[in-house]
Amino acid sequence: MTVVRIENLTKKYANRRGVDNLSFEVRAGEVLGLLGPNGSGKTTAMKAMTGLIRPDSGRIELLGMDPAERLPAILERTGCMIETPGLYPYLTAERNLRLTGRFYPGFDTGTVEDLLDRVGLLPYRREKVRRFSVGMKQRLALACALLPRPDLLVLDEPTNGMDIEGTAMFRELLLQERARGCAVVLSSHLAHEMEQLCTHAAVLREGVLVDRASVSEALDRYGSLEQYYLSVTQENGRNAG
Ligand SMILES: Nc1ncnc2c1ncn2[C@@H]1O[C@H](COP(=O)(O)OP(=O)(O)OP(=O)(O)O)[C@@H](O)[C@H]1O
Repeated sequence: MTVVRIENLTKKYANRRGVDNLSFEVRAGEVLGLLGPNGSGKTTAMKAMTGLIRPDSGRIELLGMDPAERLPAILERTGCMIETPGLYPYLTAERNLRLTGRFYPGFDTGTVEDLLDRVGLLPYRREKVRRFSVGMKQRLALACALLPRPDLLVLDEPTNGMDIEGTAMFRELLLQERARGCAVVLSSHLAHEMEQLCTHAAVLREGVLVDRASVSEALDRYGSLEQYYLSVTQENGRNAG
């Protein structure tokens, strides 16, 4: 089942940067890794997908629905981590999760403790989030994203600021979500991490999708995702220059 269908998506800011004519699909159980240098349009693509910014043109279909018409129904089944986590600093970790849960119909408060445990925050559940480190906030934001038992996850550099245990925990959780059939769009600058997590990769450069491949194809041909990415971007840079 196709969960994400993006066709000719264009979003240009006033400075003419953004994304240009982007098309990709993600099916249930697939993890698409968006790779690209700083400013290549990964966050813009994710924001446009999830209704945080309005695209200029193109077609977006998520979970078989059009976000322009049915965004709330889509967000009920979607977990997002995009830029700064939207947490309440003066509330505890537990309270943050319970409040987030209210957005989801059928939310079971019994899952809060389990999620805090899965992201390694159970010992800190009664602490206020303003006292959390960057990595602890990322862990809590991940728990919020997993709360609806999502069919779609959109994760922009989710392991930023996470320690080694946190990164390993994230990998385990993401692989479990993938095995459960969740579709994932993920960005990270860590090629090794992407290699372990993604089924597919798409390379962006200056807002344009310059190449995409299944990770197994990329590994067969280039030996590593890092080498695939470097080869594709260098070749594209030569062609553009
Ligand atoms: N609100 C905005 N107003 C104007 N330009 C913007 C805005 N947000 C992003 N841009 C520009 O759009 C381009 C794409 O930015 P985007 O944040 O999508 O890149 P990215 O690939 O996510 O980068 P990074 O790897 O650094 O997170 C950049 O050139 C950026 O300067």
